Amino acid sequence: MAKQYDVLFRLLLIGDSGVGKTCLLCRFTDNEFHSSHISTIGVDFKMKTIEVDGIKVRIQIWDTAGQERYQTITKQYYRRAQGIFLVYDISSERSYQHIMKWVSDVDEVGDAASLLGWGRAPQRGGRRGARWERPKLLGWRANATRKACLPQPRMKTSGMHQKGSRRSLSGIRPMKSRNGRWGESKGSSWPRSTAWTSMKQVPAPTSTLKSLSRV
Ligand SMILES: Nc1nc2c(ncn2[C@@H]2O[C@H](COP(=O)(O)OP(=O)(O)OP(=O)(O)O)[C@@H](O)[C@H]2O)c(=O)[nH]1
Repeated sequence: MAKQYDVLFRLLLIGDSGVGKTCLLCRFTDNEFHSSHISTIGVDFKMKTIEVDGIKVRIQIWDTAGQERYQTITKQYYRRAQGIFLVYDISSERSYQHIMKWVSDVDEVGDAASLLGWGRAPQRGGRRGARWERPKLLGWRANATRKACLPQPRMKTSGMHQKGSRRSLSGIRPMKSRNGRWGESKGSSWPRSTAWTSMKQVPAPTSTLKSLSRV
């Protein structure tokens, strides 16, 4: 039987309830959007295999519940993830303010995976008139401060329409080209300190936290 994949990545989506984690995942894996909000219970996952330069990369994405009451369960998945997507809604100041809490939760696990900020943009108007709303974050804090405290790189995306979701989750592509190597083969997890770090360019979680607390 043909090998199903060569490399496996475990990624995690975290963020407040209702910021659109499940929708981003459905858009990425099934190209679907669900307008109803059915809160995730505990954790759920979906997989997608993509091919990069002839290498089959299986991406296993764990979607966690944003609700506080599930956090004992969801935190157990942080350590096993090689990358964590921190999702917030750019139209919700509250979800942005909670970034500090999410960063701190990841920091608690010690050998933290890379953090990537992922802002969900609200869609305005109909399908034809859809446009990206200017992030409201700009009104809340000085741009420079905002840049300093959010995990890098950041991407703006939406589960509602396709913009950004594939590009951001397939962002593992640059990791290979910058490192010139892939991780271990099928079934084994990737050491976080190798390729993933070349993509992250993020301040260590602790310093991210410090800069957040200065805001
Ligand atoms: N306008 C707009 N609405 C969205 C977008 N993504 C998700 N939504 C809506 O936001 C609501 C919540 O989306 P979910 O993906 O279920 O949110 P979640 O973060 O997974 O929530 P929990 O499972 O409770 O943690 C749903 O009603 C979605 O239809 C988006 O890009 N634009």
